[in-house]
Amino acid sequence: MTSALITDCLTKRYGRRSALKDCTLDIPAGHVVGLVGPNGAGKSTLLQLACGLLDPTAGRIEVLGAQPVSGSPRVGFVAQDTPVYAGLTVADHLRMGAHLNPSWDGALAERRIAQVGLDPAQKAGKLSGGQRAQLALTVAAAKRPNLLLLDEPVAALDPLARRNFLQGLMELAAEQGMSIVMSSHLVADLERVCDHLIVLVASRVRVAGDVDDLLATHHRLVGRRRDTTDLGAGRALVEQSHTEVQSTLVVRSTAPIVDPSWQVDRLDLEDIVLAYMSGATGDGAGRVLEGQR
Ligand SMILES: Nc1ncnc2c1ncn2[C@@H]1O[C@H](COP(=O)(O)OP(=O)(O)OP(=O)(O)O)[C@@H](O)[C@H]1O
Repeated sequence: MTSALITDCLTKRYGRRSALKDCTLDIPAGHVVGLVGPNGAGKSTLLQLACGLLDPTAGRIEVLGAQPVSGSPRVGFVAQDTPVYAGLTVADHLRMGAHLNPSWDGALAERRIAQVGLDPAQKAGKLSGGQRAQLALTVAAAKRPNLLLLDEPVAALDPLARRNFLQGLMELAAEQGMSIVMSSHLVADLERVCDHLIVLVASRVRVAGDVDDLLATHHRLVGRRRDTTDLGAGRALVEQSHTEVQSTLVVRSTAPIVDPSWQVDRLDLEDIVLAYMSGATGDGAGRVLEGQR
C-alpha cells in the first residue's frame, strides 16, 4: 500500500532558524496519526510542508506517492486558526466547497453540519471558535481527500464537542478509508483515536510508530541507584532520573525486561510522550545503550 507520508532528511529553515531538521518518516496509508510535541517543535511546519504550502530547504517529502502540491484534491488541510470566510454563511461555505471540488460529498457535508448543530444561515464570522473548527473540518472532509491534515483541530473545542469531533474523525477514517494526521497537545485524546504517533521535539523526530508497538516496547524501571551506561543490548534509554538511592528510567526495549533488580511498569502514551519530551533536554537524551548485562 502507498505510504500516506514519506520524508527523508526533511529540513526546513526560516533564515537561520531551523523549524525541522533531518526528519525521516514513513507513515503507512489508512491510519489516524497523532503528531505531538512542545510549542515550536515543528508540527505546523511539517503539516504545511505535507500540503505543499511550504517548500523544503533540504531533503525529500512525498505525500500519497507524489510531491506535495498546494490545493491538491487528494489532500485536505485545516490550519491551526481554522480559516473560514467571516462574511459567508455556513451554507455558502458548503456551496463554495461543492463549486470548487469535483469530488465534493454534499451528503456528508450536510450530515455533519446537522450532527454538530450548525445553523446553515449563520454567518461564519459569528460562530464560536469551536463551531468554526467544526465548519472547517466539514469543508475539508467533504472534499473526500485521501489524506486529511489537521493542525490542532480540537484546541478550541469544549470536552463534549471534542469527543464528538474525534468520534467523527474515527468514522471518517473507518468509512471513507481516509488517512488522517492530526497535531494536538492533548495526548489522552490522541491515545483514544490514533493508531500511529509521531513525537517531534526541537525540530527533530524523537520517536514515530504504531501506538500498540510503542506501548508494548516502553517500560519504566525503578530500582536501586546505579550507573545507566550499560543497560543491555537492544535497549534505548529515553529518560532517567535519580535520587541518592533510587534510579527511575524510561527504556525502550523490544524484548521483555526480566530482571528482579528492577521493578518494571507499563507506561501509557502520555508517559511515553512526556519521557521523550523531557528526555530530550535531560542527560539521558535517548542514548542507545549497548553491551550485555
Ligand atoms: N514563518 C515563520 N518565520 C520564521 N520562523 C518561523 C515561522 N514559522 C515557524 N517558525 C519557527 O519554526 C519553529 C517551528 O514552528 P512551528 O509553528 O512549526 O511549531 P509547532 O510545533 O507547530 O508549535 P505550536 O505547538 O506552538 O503550534 C518555531 O521556532 C517557530 O518560531
